Amino acid sequence: MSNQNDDSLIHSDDPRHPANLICTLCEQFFHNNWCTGTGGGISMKHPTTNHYYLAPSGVQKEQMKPEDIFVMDSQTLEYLRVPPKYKPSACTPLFLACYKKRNAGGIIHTHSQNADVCSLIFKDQLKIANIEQIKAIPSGNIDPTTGKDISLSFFDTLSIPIIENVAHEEDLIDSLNDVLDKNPHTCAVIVRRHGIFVWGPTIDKAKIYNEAIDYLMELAIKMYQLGIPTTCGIGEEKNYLK
Ligand SMILES: CSC[C@@H](O)[C@@H](O)C(=O)COP(=O)(O)O
Ligand SMILES: [Zn+2]
Repeated sequence: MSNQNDDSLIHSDDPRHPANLICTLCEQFFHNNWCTGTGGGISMKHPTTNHYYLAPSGVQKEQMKPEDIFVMDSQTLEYLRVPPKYKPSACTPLFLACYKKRNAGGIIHTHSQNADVCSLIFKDQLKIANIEQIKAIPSGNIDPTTGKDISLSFFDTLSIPIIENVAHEEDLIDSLNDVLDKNPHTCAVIVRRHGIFVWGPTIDKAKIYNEAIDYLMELAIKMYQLGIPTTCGIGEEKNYLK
């Protein structure tokens, strides 16, 4: 067993060090109403050591300090650092599933109200098409020459699967694993009446995807309220406007 209070894992002057960046992002997300009342969370992989950095459970996420962060070995899944007074986030098994099945570099879980309302409007999938902001989302396909992710185009439809909520967040693991297997291209999963999980190859990409998806979820709600189908073709909106 390693020294679980090894503070060298979380002390850095670099604002982009995972222990610092997780705190900064959680504070930003609090101000977006995404991580209030202790809800939501973040994990990211250290870009050089590959250790997983995880926020603790049940804390006001915007007040977190680097000393509050858990650190896990990505190979053995052994905790390398356990902050004395905290327990691991209920999101931990779900974040680990995204690392394992998607090779994620960062995962964001928010309690966005836009996700909650979309989960009440849409049944199994949120779908929205022909909106410029869709271009910020990866298609899940890789360009064979550059090896880079190909983004969705303006003419594509974004689909995000929706799973049912359960009483305890960690018990979402079976349905999350299932939906990841059945939707190999998705970078996000909505949990009905709960929120959303978004991941990317880096925490920066996960942040971009999360912001773009939240914008699109808000837009989908507005289109629904106007009676415009979120997948309506370009120019077809005139058939729905009163
Ligand atoms: C408002 S309680 C929310 C939790 O049950 C859970 O859904 C959540 O997002 C955060 O879990 P946590 O264990 O605090 O990291
Ligand atoms: Zn949650």
